[in-house]
Amino acid sequence: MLERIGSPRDLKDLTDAELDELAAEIRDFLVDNVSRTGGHLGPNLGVVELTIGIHRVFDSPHDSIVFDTGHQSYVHKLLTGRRDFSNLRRRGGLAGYPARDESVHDIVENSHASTALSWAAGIARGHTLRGEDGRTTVAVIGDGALTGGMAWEALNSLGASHDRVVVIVNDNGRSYAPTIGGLARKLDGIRTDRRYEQFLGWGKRTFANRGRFRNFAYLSVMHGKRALKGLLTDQGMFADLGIKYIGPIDGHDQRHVERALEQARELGGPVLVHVLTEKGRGYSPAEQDDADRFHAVGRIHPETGLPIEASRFGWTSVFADEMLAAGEDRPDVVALTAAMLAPVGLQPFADAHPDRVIDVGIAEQHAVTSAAGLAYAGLHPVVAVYATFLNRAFDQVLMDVALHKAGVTFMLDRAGITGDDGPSHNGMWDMALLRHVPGLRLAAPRDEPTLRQAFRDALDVDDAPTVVRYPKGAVPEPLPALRSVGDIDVLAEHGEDPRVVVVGLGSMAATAVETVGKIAAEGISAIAITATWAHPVPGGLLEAIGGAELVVTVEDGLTDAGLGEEWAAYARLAGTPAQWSHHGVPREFLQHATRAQIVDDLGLDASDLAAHALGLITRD
Ligand SMILES: Cc1ncc(C[n+]2csc(CCOP(=O)(O)OP(=O)(O)O)c2C)c(N)n1
Ligand SMILES: CC(=O)[C@@H](O)[C@H](O)COP(=O)(O)O
Ligand SMILES: [Mg+2]
Repeated sequence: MLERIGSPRDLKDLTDAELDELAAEIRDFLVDNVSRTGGHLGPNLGVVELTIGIHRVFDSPHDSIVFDTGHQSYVHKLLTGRRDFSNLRRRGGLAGYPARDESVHDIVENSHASTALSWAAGIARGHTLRGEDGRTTVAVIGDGALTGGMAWEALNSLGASHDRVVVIVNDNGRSYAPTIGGLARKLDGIRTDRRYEQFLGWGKRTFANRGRFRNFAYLSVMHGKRALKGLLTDQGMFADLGIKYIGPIDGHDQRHVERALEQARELGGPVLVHVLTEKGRGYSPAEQDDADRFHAVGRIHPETGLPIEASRFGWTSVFADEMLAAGEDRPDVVALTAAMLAPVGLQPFADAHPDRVIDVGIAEQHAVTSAAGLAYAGLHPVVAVYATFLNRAFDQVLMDVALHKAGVTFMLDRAGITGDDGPSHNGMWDMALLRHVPGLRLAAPRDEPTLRQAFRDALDVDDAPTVVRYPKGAVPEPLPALRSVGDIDVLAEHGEDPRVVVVGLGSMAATAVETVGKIAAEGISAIAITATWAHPVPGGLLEAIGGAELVVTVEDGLTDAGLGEEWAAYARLAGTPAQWSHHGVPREFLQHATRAQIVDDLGLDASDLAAHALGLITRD
């Protein structure tokens, strides 16, 4: 059946039986393919009927369809003609999120949650202002993403508009773990209050074989059901905002879904359709997974769902262990997460100290400012987020934490090039952004011992924000310092009075050591240095550089606005004569590929860096 679907139009004439067959085939396809490549298996298994329904009721790309976060768009890709998932999230293959260069049906490439309703509000207003009144804008947003503040900014605005927007809340009750907070409770109440559905069922059964009288009675009950729904299921929340509400709908009942979407389309807008789905639906290993229903998996055995590759998250585990220890020693330490308790490594701490972990939902801005409040109240908050997601909370770091000299520790996981998770997931902006925050100290540890120590040091800073950033994946072998000059660690040295100094920050420290080895092999004296606390400029830098001719910096962050630039400016002001050559990530959006491929493309490996340095040094 799937092979018959070359475009969404091919869906329109399928029979009920063919639709059920198609849904089953799509689920088999997802398990078979994503188990081989890794990806967001659980979220996509939960939106099969919903996505089919969207593409049967609406007419993409005439109608604009937007996916919030976009991790649940694999089915959309399948139904819009893309079948080759063999290289999903890998170079040359499909992106893990919508991608405009893949399809005219793809609109939002940003994988940062809670933006879809704002996109939809803008697109719909655009259609209205251009007189394109027949075009509907559809936004699919998960219950987790709906906990993000931007979503409510958009709902507030939509409530005052008359634009043709259909908001579909894909409510599976989970982000990774069950969604938290008052909104989740409200949705849960609607989701689980079966009185309305039972009454509806009674109505249908009672008037099923309708005679004339019964027909009249049935229609009066059904037309009155909106009032009943308001009475029985307390769904006024959205209607009070000026947004019509349809639901709750069984998101796995194809006909029910399509009837609701047709009703929404006819209503014009804005209207919200509340769809109840199950993350991981139809794949028992995911359905039985209490952790996160296979939200984001590596390669797995399709039969069992068991991972094929070892755990991918070494740095995270080191932080998890250190945080657990801190929880014992420091009763003032509390943790905040933005709906990613396990992925950032806070689960062990949460198990030991459940009252000292605050999950704010997908609400990083709220997390940061409430951390400033916690610090004011005498605690030491640890905000654990992926580096890229802190971008949206820059103002809160600046004006709530730093302005008030609040002792808040930020643990930035997935810092630097992450690679396969797409352009908006690379954590490449934090050092360039955060170095402008007055009073902020930033550490880029190079290995397990320096990560542990940096975290402990950070907990002792109670009058300023501290940031500890570390990459995705396995932790490298420990890189002990041969000696230290102030706060600078010398990791390798070849020859006296080095002509070349290579600075490797954080995850690039090992690269610096390898680079100076290659330079020395060409008869040029060289040393490799780093500093765990890399911002502000560490003491001892000028002494470490000495009279070198060339300083090469390499960092897992922006090249032209990163810490290498900051160190160079400091040295130049001090009058050191060295030439500086900076290497990092260019100020552009990196398309999905493996981290290794991107590092190689950017010339951030030791061979390229050594060749670059040797090209700048005059040979005797
Ligand atoms: C700003 C931001 N914070 C965190 C994340 C990480 N993240 C990706 S998906 C997800 C859970 C989304 O839950 P929901 O919106 O309910 O979608 P579902 O996976 O349940 O379909 C999270 C927290 C993100 N993408 N963006
Ligand atoms: C969509 C999203 O933002 C997360 O699911 C993210 O893709 C997880 O990344 P990791 O796999 O690195 O934990
Ligand atoms: Mg969800």
